[in-house]
Amino acid sequence: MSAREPIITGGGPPGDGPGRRDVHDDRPQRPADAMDEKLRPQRLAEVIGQRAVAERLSIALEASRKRGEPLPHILFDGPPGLGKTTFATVLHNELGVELAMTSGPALAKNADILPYLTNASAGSILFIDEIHRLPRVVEEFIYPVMEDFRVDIVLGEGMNARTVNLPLKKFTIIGATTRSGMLSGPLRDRFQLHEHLEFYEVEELARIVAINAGKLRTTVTGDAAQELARRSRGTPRLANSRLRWVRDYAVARADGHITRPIAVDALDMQEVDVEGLDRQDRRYIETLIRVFRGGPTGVEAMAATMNVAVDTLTDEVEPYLLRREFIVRTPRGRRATEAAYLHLGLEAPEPDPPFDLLDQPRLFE
Ligand SMILES: Nc1ncnc2c1ncn2[C@@H]1O[C@H](COP(=O)(O)OP(=O)(O)OP(=O)(O)O)[C@@H](O)[C@H]1O
Ligand SMILES: [Mg+2]
Repeated sequence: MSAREPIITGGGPPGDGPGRRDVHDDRPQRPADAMDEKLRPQRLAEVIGQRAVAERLSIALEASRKRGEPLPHILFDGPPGLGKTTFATVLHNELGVELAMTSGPALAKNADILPYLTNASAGSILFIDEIHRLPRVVEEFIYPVMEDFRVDIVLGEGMNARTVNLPLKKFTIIGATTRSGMLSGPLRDRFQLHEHLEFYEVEELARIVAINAGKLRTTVTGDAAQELARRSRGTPRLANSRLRWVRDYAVARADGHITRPIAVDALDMQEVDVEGLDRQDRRYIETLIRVFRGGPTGVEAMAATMNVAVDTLTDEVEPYLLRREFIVRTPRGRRATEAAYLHLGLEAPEPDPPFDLLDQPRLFE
């Protein structure tokens, strides 16, 4: 296998080796997106935005090269589509080391992860996606790996059981999670670098759109790239998928060149609004305002009413709505802000009177 070729595992049928999926895991899995691969930056210099993260990683890379040691263990967290897998791939390309990929749900027991550990070559990278879904036993099994590059294997059973220490090559574990809050303290502490990825600025997304238009062999005007960027919820993966849709629209309805009016028509047709919100985002805000009178309400009640998984709301829908301040989180639940009412063309209600006013005895009763 070439050093540059990631081993992508985790999608095979049950029982087909180390990367098999947990058969008890019936949550829908994200489809492997070939387009993600095609549009992924390969080197650190090609990564747009996330400057502070990229700078810290370049220091880690340089130190690792100079000392001839593996990278420190790195944890990436942040909402979907912001570049966690991209950064792992970039680090592997920069160092020219092997990369193995698996994910938390695919590692149901110690035996599932063991081959990854024993096969890891010196300096290589093991990428564990959705690491917050790693079962506790497997998590504890990798503590000594992350600290001392050894595994403790129990051989035999009962009275005859004995523990054997198996030394491993020195390699790097890169974890990715959309839910860093769900990670246990001991696991989090074993990552030397913690990198949080934030939503991208419009200018950054516009640059990504312009570059990826080239890779998709289409042309886009500057203001069309801006419009696409504004409507991509701060997320490169969405910018990519919206760009693909607009490209197809431009081919079908015009000469293939993406201008701003074409981008606007295509995104309107897809029901992506001027703020980049899609149907599901607007349904969330509408439910919060119409059913729960603007909140506060718990996410479980929202999920049940909308008939979607709680995780979908917390991981995919809410982070951007929070970031744009369409909703706020309070100790009593989610609440719609004035901006949310205005976005739906509704009049915002008068703010609640402060509690102490409510508690005053009424004078004229
Ligand atoms: N900093 C960046 N610069 C340029 N393009 C980027 C950047 N980050 C992400 N992208 C683009 O967005 C796509 C999705 O990114 P990526 O797969 O790394 O997201 P992720 O954080 O791993 O998401 P998930 O949580 O869903 O696994 C990439 O294929 C790439 O085209
Ligand atoms: Mg990913």
